[in-house]
Amino acid sequence: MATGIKDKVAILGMGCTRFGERWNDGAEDLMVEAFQEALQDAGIEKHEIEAAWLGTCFDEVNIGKSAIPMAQALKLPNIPVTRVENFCATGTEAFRGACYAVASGACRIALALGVEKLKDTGYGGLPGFDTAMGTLNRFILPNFTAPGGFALMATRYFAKYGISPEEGKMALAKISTKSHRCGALNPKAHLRKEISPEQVLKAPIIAWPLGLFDCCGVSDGAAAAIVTTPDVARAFQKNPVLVKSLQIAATSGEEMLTTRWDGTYLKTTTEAAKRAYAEAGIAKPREELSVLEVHDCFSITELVTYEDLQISERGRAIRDINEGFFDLEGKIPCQSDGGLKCFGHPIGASGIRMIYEVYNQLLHRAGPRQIPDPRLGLTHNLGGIPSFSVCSVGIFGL
Ligand SMILES: CC(=O)SCCNC(=O)CCNC(=O)[C@H](O)C(C)(C)COP(=O)(O)OP(=O)(O)OC[C@H]1O[C@@H](n2cnc3c(N)ncnc32)[C@H](O)[C@@H]1OP(=O)(O)O
Repeated sequence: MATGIKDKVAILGMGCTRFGERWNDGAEDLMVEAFQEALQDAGIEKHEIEAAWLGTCFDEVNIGKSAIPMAQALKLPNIPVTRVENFCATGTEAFRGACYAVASGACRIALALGVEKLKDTGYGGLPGFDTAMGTLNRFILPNFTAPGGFALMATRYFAKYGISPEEGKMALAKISTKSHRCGALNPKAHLRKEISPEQVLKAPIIAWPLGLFDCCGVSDGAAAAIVTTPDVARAFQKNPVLVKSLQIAATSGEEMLTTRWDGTYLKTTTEAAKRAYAEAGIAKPREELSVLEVHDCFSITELVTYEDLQISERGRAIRDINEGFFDLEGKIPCQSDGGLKCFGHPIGASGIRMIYEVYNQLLHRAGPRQIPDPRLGLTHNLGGIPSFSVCSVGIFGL
């Protein structure tokens, strides 16, 4: 029976660029910026890194099919470099490669870096994915848009649980308001203004019931992590952040082929979470977790994820939202850095950006966003469309 990677890998250092419209910076500039911060944070020399993973999704526009541009940009000394891509779980996938290498004993110190220059792709929610997503969207789902797909999730959720449009839209507005409040406190976020639920409700509709403020932005960014064994890490810090679990689940496709799936949950998230909790030894996530960074590409995605992660009971997430359970001062703050809502979603970077926030929270380095005494943090990514997805869950603690 597999024993998993719990407590076999520690985070030695992390870095994250400011996310936003970085028109004047190339992908290489963003990689160097995130890497330099991580290297400085780790307190090691570059030549101590023995292997590196690069996560990036739209290779055609950004940096090509290999990890060679990263090796060149960071001037890595002929070590193995590997490029990975796994939809929105791309950053986490790169991090997983580095962690598995350390956990297996194949290397002592490894680097994971995620980057995306999304603005350069011309990518946007409304016109569909046809500028960058290739054959699937151009020929098989030509009229599909991400906001449209997730809007259906919202209408199905409202219908299933008997929620009026007013009640449902107000709950979603509160999710975005909460995230914008945190993003406004974060100098690395892209969209840094506080908003009110009323502004969310009055904003232009993107795909009903989702309006402008229910959507994540479109941004450029990069984030990096240097990982090692707990023993090596303890030579640098007394209480390093340890990886408790990393799980990824890909769809079997059954949701696309059956009428039994009602669109109000994601089996890939529930499966990845189930395995992650088992690997980390978590029995009661609602009681044991201290902070969450979930894949809030749209406000409804965040709501459904509360339930898929077994934090909120099925059909009861709105009650938790109304009680402030996920607010910065709540029982389990969610998106304390502002989330995809305020960072946008430069695909390769997002997963590691989430880990960066949990890492800083656990080390009490989150400044005005710091939550008191965090013990365990969870990150979650959802790639693809609701019926065709890959989801990752990571758990981190001291
Ligand atoms: C599984 C998945 O992860 S799927 C997710 C994939 N990602 C997406 O689909 C991205 C979704 N978001 C979008 O496509 C875009 O942000 C949209 C369509 C919602 C808005 O785009 P546009 O209308 O082109 O906005 P544009 O870039 O022109 O900005 C207009 C204003 O709105 C603001 N803005 C743009 N997007 C957002 C947003 N999501 N939230 C808040 N404000 C926004 C801009 O800052 C700008 O403000 P300003 O006038 O004060 O400068």
